[in-house]
Amino acid sequence: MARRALGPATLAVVQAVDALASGGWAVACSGGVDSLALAWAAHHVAGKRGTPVRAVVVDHAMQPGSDAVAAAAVARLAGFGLAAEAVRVTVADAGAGPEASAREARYAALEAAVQPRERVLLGHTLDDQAETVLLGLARGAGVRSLAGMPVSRGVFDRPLLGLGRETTLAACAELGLEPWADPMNRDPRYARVRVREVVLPVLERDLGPGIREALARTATQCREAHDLLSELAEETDPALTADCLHLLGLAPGLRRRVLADWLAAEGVRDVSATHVDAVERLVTHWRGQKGVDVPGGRVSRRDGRLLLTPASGDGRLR
Ligand SMILES: Nc1ncnc2c1ncn2[C@@H]1O[C@H](COP(=O)(O)OP(=O)(O)OP(=O)(O)O)[C@@H](O)[C@H]1O
Repeated sequence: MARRALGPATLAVVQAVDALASGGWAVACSGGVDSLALAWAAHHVAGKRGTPVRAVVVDHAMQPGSDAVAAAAVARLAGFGLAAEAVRVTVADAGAGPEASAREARYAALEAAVQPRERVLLGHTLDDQAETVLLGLARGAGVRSLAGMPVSRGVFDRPLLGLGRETTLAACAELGLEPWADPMNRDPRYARVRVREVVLPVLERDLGPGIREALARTATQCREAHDLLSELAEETDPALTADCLHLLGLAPGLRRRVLADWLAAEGVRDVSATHVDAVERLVTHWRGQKGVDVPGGRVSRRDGRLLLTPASGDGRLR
């Protein structure tokens, strides 16, 4: 019996997945439109290739009934033959807010669930990338955040970064799949939701279509610039990364990257661009100032070198 031809949107998702190298895949699936379309396509492509594929649904256990949502996603995946398991995580709010904490717990659970030679596929789309770039732009956090999400990092791949959300939506419709609508995706308390529902439509209307693609291209270009800076920073002699005279001789962009890397290497977590700018002034505008507070400690300048003093008193950063 002849197989029914794939619809155009389904075909686009399948082609995006088919561009991935062969190997085992664990599709990270929320049951939402993007990862559901991705899961179907991964199941389809892996079936043709004869390679293993499964899905993992993370239950963040943050709302009552989250286990039922995860179970429904597992059932939806099983509905087209994809084996899936639900993994329940405990989200500890470390002060970065519930959204960031949930993301951190999710990535940790997915990394823990991955098997040798398996890749984890994530359903981020061009729209997610455009939103990430705009949010990074608004934060003023430099090329690192403008670089958006990488196509590939560690065990994770994002094969749908080149496709718009309308394609995953249309693919689900073509396939008769009913995605779960995450209420958080419509909650205007989240900046990402306001960017998606207010800012991007205004930009598209006033600057013309193609803004999402342009933002995604910006991400690619900034990633290249970010990678180049990283390479240059790594070439800096470790003995000189806190040497003010040496730092003064570097181009400003490279100097800030070397300083950010130095702070991270000293154990300072969550280094923001504002912290780096403040520390940089100890190098470029030295007037004997007292020092600069950073998370967990204080950076001061002594005998032409930067020095990090932990705030805890036990010699370690908290
Ligand atoms: N609860 C979850 N379990 C497993 N994977 C998840 C979960 N939540 C998100 N992911 C993965 O992270 C990707 C991005 O999720 P996010 O919620 O940021 O975006 P989204 O556009 O709403 O995605 P989706 O439509 O797939 O839910 C998803 O496509 C999926 O691969």
